[in-house]
Amino acid sequence: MAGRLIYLIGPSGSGKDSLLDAARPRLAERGCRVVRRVITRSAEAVGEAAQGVSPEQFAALQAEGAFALSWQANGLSYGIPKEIDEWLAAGDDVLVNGSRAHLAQTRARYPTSLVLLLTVDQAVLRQRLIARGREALADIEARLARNTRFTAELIAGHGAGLFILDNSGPLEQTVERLLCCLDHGHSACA
Ligand SMILES: Nc1ncnc2c1ncn2[C@@H]1O[C@H](COP(=O)(O)OP(=O)(O)O)[C@@H](O)[C@H]1O
Ligand SMILES: O=P(O)(O)OC[C@H]1O[C@H](OP(=O)(O)OP(=O)(O)O)[C@H](O)[C@@H]1O
Repeated sequence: MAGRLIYLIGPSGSGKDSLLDAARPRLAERGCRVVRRVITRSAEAVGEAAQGVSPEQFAALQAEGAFALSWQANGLSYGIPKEIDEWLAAGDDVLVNGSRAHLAQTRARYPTSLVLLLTVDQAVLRQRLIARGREALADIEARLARNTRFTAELIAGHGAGLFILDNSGPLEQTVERLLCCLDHGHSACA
């Protein structure tokens, strides 16, 4: 049986990378693979979660069909390696750190995907982005503005089949809810 594509989305700073890092061993125990993304971000700013490439390298990979999904956001290009199709065909679940703006295209290609929206209270989000210290303040403001536009639209437009995971509290609690959702379905894990 084919595996499930699990598409984790949420605002910049909502905790997608932290959640995936914290849940990684327990996801592996369940046979769920976490995709390593290809990103045009400098190698120092990516780690286990991503491979950094130059814009030219990204364009070459895209031209040779290396990506199952790809998008641009926040001045960066992101690619999801096409190996995920082999993993899914082999029956493995595959978890992707995705883009809200690319949700419709992802659903078109993977109609049975499970979509998880990570949310955080906006004031908490601002504090976390500032504390993370990865972007300049102007970039943080741009990300917060992008978030305000998106979240309401998303919930209105994709309510059914969009599972909300709130990460305003402790990360461990969100990890437990994520695993509960995968094991038992969202309604069992409020
Ligand atoms: N539940 C949480 N409680 C406190 N801080 C958190 C929590 N989740 C994430 N963070 C912190 O918030 C910042 C943004 O998280 P990150 O995982 O980089 O988000 P994203 O990948 O969605 O942009 C990081 O500094 C991270 O340590
Ligand atoms: O359409 P959006 O939902 O806004 O998403 C745009 C991109 O931003 C996030 O990536 P990235 O890891 O670069 O940013 P983050 O670490 O700040 O979340 C997310 O994973 C997408 O790749």
